[in-house]
Amino acid sequence: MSGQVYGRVALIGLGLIASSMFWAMKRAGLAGEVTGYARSAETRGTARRIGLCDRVCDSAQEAVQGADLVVLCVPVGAMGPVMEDIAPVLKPGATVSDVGSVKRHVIDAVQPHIPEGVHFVPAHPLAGTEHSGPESGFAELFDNRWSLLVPVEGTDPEATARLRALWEGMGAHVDEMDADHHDLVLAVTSHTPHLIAYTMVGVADDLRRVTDSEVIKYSAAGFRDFTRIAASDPTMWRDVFLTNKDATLEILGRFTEELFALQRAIRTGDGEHLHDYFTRTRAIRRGIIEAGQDTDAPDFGRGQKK
Ligand SMILES: NC(=O)c1ccc[n+]([C@@H]2O[C@H](COP(=O)([O-])OP(=O)(O)OC[C@H]3O[C@@H](n4cnc5c(N)ncnc54)[C@H](O)[C@@H]3O)[C@@H](O)[C@H]2O)c1
Ligand SMILES: O=C(O)C(=O)C[C@]1(C(=O)O)C=C[C@@H](O)C=C1
Repeated sequence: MSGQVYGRVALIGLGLIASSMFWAMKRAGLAGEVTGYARSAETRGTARRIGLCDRVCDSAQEAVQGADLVVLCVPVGAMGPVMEDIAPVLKPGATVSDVGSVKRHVIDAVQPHIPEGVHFVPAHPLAGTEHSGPESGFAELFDNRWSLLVPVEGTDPEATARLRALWEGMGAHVDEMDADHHDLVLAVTSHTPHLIAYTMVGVADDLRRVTDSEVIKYSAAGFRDFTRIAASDPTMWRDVFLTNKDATLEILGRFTEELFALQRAIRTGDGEHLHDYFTRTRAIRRGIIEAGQDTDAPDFGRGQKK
């Protein structure tokens, strides 16, 4: 419904986010032609079979030739090498963007390879699922979710405005944020929670006697949410923690302090501390719901509508 924003868009890395972008762009007619490239022949084959991208190319350089917008949709650790590979063939005046979950590292790894006359506007859609790969995407993923733009110093405002129009056309609300602030906020709201979920499921797995039977049988609510999060792509999350190290360690430090305080309250029978704490956290959940970020717990993060 939105009308064309870019003539040609190239998606590098054809997983959950790229495939959702493709279907969302098609839904609103936001791009004339979308080309795509993925590293493995198997993924490229799947993409061709399901009609993901108007044209699937056998190299990243071929995919980006003539593109007005190139979006790097690979794991954070692969952004720099991919950018280095495509830099020589980018069209003058083109915009390069990305969807990485960490911003400072991506900027440091990508920006040095951006050629003169090419714009760079990093971005991060705050939407996802535990699924990955070319068949996991869906057009509604970004509906009513935030997409954060993280323009670097000196970025052409027109290039930023055009990318904003694309994300809005794909259904997202758009805000701009500084890279370091982004990484700290996401360490609190996304990265550390994932690490905690991975840990909780790992602990349950260590107690084999339990996981073999009861945990699966009785995992109705809380633990099931943890297992969904802990099923997220290992490569993606390895890269997130390796590249957002300082912020994650800072938040983990605070987390363990609070955990020890709760542990002490349980040991000493300090019910007042526990009750006060849980009352405060309950209010946060209600605030999220009132802000329109409501969620069905088992599917948190999937195409929510206001
Ligand atoms: N999954 C989420 O919830 C989510 C949400 C927002 C942003 N992100 C970010 O989006 C990016 C992509 O995540 P995704 O969930 O779509 O992952 P995904 O695993 O579904 O897809 C990643 C794709 O990149 C390809 N790839 C990996 N290394 C490559 C390389 N060197 N060259 C070319 N292709 C390569 C993989 O084969 C795969 O096709 C990541 O940077 C991630 O941090 C993910
Ligand atoms: O719902 C999920 O599966 C997600 O974890 C999505 C989620 C998140 O933490 O909210 C994960 C990583 C991203 O960079 C953005 C979104």
